[in-house]
Amino acid sequence: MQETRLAVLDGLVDNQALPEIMKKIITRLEEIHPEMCVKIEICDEAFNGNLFRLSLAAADLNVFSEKSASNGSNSPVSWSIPFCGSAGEILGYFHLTYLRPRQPSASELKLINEFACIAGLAVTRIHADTTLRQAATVFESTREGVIITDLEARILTVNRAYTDISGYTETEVRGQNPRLLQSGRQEPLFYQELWASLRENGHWQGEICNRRKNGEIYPQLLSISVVYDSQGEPSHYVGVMTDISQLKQSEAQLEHLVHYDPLTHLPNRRLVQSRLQHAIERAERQGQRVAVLFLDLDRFKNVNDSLGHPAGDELLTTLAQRLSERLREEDTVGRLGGDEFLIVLENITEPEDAAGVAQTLLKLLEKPFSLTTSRAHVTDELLEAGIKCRHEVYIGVSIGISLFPDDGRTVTELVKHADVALYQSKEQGRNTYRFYTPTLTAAANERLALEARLHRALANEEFVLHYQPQFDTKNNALIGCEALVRWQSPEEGMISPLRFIPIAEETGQIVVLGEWVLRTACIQGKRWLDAGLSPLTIAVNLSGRQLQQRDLVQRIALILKETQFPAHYLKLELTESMIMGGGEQAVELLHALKALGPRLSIDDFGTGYSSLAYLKRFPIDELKIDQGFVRDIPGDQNDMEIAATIIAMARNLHLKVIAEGVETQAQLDFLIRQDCYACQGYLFSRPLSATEFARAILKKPH
Ligand SMILES: Nc1nc2c(ncn2[C@@H]2O[C@H](COP(=O)(O)O[C@H]3[C@@H](O)[C@H](n4cnc5c(=O)[nH]c(N)nc54)O[C@@H]3COP(=O)(O)O)[C@@H](O)[C@H]2O)c(=O)[nH]1
Repeated sequence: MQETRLAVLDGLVDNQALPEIMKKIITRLEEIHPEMCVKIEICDEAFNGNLFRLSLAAADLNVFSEKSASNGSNSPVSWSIPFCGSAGEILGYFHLTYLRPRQPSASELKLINEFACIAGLAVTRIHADTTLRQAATVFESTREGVIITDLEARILTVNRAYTDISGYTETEVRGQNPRLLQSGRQEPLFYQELWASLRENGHWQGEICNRRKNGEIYPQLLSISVVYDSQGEPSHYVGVMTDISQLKQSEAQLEHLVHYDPLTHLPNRRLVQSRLQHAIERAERQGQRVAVLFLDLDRFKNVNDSLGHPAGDELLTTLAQRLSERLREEDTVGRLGGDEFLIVLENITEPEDAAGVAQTLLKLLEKPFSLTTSRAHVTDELLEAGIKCRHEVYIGVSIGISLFPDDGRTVTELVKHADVALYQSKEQGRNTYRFYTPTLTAAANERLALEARLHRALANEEFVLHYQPQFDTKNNALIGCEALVRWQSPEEGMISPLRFIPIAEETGQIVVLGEWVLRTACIQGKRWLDAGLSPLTIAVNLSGRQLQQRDLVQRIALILKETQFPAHYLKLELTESMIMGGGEQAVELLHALKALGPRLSIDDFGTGYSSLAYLKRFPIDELKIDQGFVRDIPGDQNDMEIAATIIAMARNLHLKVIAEGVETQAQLDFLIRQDCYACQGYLFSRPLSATEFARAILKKPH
């Protein structure tokens, strides 16, 4: 017996596996009783606390005698004797089978019980070892930092994760108080409550800001528990800490994504609307006003198209910065998307306060924006070398203003009405501001109605073309005309293209309308030729949307073929912003168009951001100086210089220049002095119907 006990103890000390130790017990027992066959079954619950249930895992531990358990008879010869742990729980069974049927004697039972005690001891020890080893593995491998202190809060041990999180090794912290991680961000009251909770509930959990060894402050989730000994007395504290700085960062990133515009980092539509809601509630309580300013950049698309999207983005971020710096702390500026911004002004007493801010904002934009561009304005060589240039851009802004409670009481109403006012401000010349009035709403509704009628107008053929002559400046000879579309609405009479072209552009109807204009102009030109009238070039406007058509060249070729109008009498007018941002594709498209035979002219020249050097890449014949630069000649020195420069530079590039919007003799005199090739404007003639044009212009000797 003593021998078996020692063998088992040796096995335990040597960390032998349980089956090996059990085998020693079986072998010994069978040596003492050769007619006995022994099997030891160990309950799975000895390892998981689930008593009286055997599991498959436990079966691996079952050890059988090598002797045969069959006695060749049908008599029952087997006994099962349980063995228990210190608390009386069953740990397993000794199954005994005699080779001949008989009952175990009292001495055998005593012996078996003694062996059972040894088996119980082995199972209990190995179970305890396993549990300890598992706990140690968990302690060391968990990603949570674990800290164990005594009741005086002196650190006894910490795990590896604690070191990873705090930067302190176990040697550095052993014997110290955990407050060595304190960041100083928590009030004394915080710690008082923590200790009170530990005393009362034996547990505390919460978020705390600590300081790592390298000084970095980080948020962590900390859970402290009191550990009780077998007598139920507190013996230790165990703290488990999780570094939640990543989580907090992700939370902050998510918050930013949900509420802020990623480009400008201004509040987005959602946040600005929520701030407006709060502003309304505050203003309601305090009897104040709130102003909503809806901002939209004038011709921002030109910047994008001409200088490229990165330059457009740079413009938006710089503008966002300027706006934020200029506004008061209590005001909010947000980006709604594209080039639209919304500003909420609080503590407004009079509408003039909002007008004052609007004026300041307009002034802010008087300073040019310096943008980086790698596209327009650089030569081929620079482009190839990937060299970027700075480019100064002036941009205007239109502002619509609505007031709480005057123009609306809800966020939706106020934003909508500011938008309506913005539209009005755009209509009235841009770079200005307008307050909302109910009549503006009527205008917005009217615009919607116009959009619907435009659809019908195309089907009902309510459009006609008018023709405005163009003259050679030197000898006053008629050189051509521009075809300008007119809408003869049965309800409204003649509607100006200034009203319907922008809507047609926005809705895409311009594609069908533009094709109709081209076909009609060609048909008319052919008719005049067939009538024997002197040949002249007819200029037709192409919109940006038309240029995006993949089969534009084929369509124009078909129209020329069908109408039999000679292509060299056709002039296509494109705006500079349409082509400047198009890169190689635009160059190819223009060459393909040019190959069909028409002349190509750049309309509204000077309003975009193109460079004449860059224009060399396009097969262009003519530049048309925008009427905005002609209007104030000779009063505006600046405009005169711009017009003169365009003419001089175009001459160097062998491009013809035509000036549009010539209304006075003084303007014409100036243009003649500058050697401008041709002119178009009310001074010569307004746009005329085809019949009038033939009668008054074509048949008149020049
Ligand atoms: N894509 C297309 N756009 C078109 C077409 N037809 C016209 N338009 C564009 O609509 C805008 C307004 O056009 P409209 O009212 O016809 O104005 C043109 C001229 O009437 C006007 N003009 C001409 N001379 C003078 C002048 O001496 N003073 C003055 N104040 N205005 C004058 O200028 C407009 C000419 O525009 P432009 O094309 O830039 O040469 C206008 O933007 C048209 O382009 C169309 O078929 N397709």
